[in-house]
Amino acid sequence: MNNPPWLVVGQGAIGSLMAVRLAALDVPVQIKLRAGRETTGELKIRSGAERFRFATVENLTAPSWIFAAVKAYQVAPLIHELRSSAAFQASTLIVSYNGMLADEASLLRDSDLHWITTHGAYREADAVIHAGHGQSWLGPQQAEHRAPADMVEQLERALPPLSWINHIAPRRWQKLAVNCLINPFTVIHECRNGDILRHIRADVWQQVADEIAALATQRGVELSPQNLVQQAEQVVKATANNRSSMLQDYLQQRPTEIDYLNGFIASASAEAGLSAPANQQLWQQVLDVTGGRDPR
Ligand SMILES: NC(=O)C1=CN([C@@H]2O[C@H](COP(=O)(O)OP(=O)(O)OC[C@H]3O[C@@H](n4cnc5c(N)ncnc54)[C@H](OP(=O)(O)O)[C@@H]3O)[C@@H](O)[C@H]2O)C=CC1
Ligand SMILES: CC(C)(CO)C(=O)C(=O)O
Repeated sequence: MNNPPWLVVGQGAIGSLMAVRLAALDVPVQIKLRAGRETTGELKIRSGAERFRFATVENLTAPSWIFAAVKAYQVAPLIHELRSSAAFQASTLIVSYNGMLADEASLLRDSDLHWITTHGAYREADAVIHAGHGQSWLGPQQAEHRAPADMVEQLERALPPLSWINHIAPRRWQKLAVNCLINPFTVIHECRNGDILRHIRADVWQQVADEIAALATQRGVELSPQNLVQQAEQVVKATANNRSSMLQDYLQQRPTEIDYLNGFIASASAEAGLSAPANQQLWQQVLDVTGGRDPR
């Protein structure tokens, strides 16, 4: 039986990177654009010296392998949109976003997959730039589910290395922690990743990590706060010259994902009867700097 086509959501940085890498494998890839946007039914994306043409659609009309790398605040509207299509039931969904959503358990199906990456990409005019080579992990929302073997193999060939993990939650918490420990400081001090080390106090960083680990424990995931701080320090050094995604969003006057990073930790901790003042304060400081810009 033939595999379903890939449907990549949007023409964002990570989605475009995955779209061109999959297309280079000669597998069918369509791009889902937002409904109502003027479109010729075709989208061209340049990657280095190569040019790729994609058929575009506005809705899910046939069972597909859906790859959706979107901002955290775009996940819920996207899922509601996809759910309105009968073809969604027979489709496999991969989502990728920074942070966590309070309503993930009701929003995502147990078989939906999380893709976590340390690759970096950005769009420039009609081109996608693969700015940082990293690695990725893929795993289901609920551990007992498996992904189609061909799908995992194609993703791995498209953008290696890729590791399949049944229990993706600890990996997601680690990524969440690294983003909570780095991103808000880059906005508050308006600086590149490497420069935050000149601004932050070790005890504050430790407290942010302690609060994240305490909430993770309450959710059944054991993390060492010391390791989280060490990981964040390694990432800061490895990406010293980068502008974090949150700083870029702020500079481009786009909504940030702060509500789904330190904001998530503060809110979910409060609900669980835990206190998370360090994350609460970072959340508020970023909202103060950005003017609390609402997600579109
Ligand atoms: N870029 C990077 O290097 C990395 C990004 N990440 C994370 O991955 C996620 C995606 O990042 P990135 O690719 O940079 O984000 P982008 O904003 O570049 O891409 C998201 C794309 O999805 C589109 N989109 C969202 N919802 C829909 C919808 N319902 N229908 C059609 N299109 C839709 C957006 O359209 P529109 O512009 O119209 O909103 C946009 O084109 C974020 O959470 C980010 O923090 C993680 C690691 C690295
Ligand atoms: C790891 C880090 C901080 C790299 O810039 C990142 O993921 C981001 O900017 O969102």
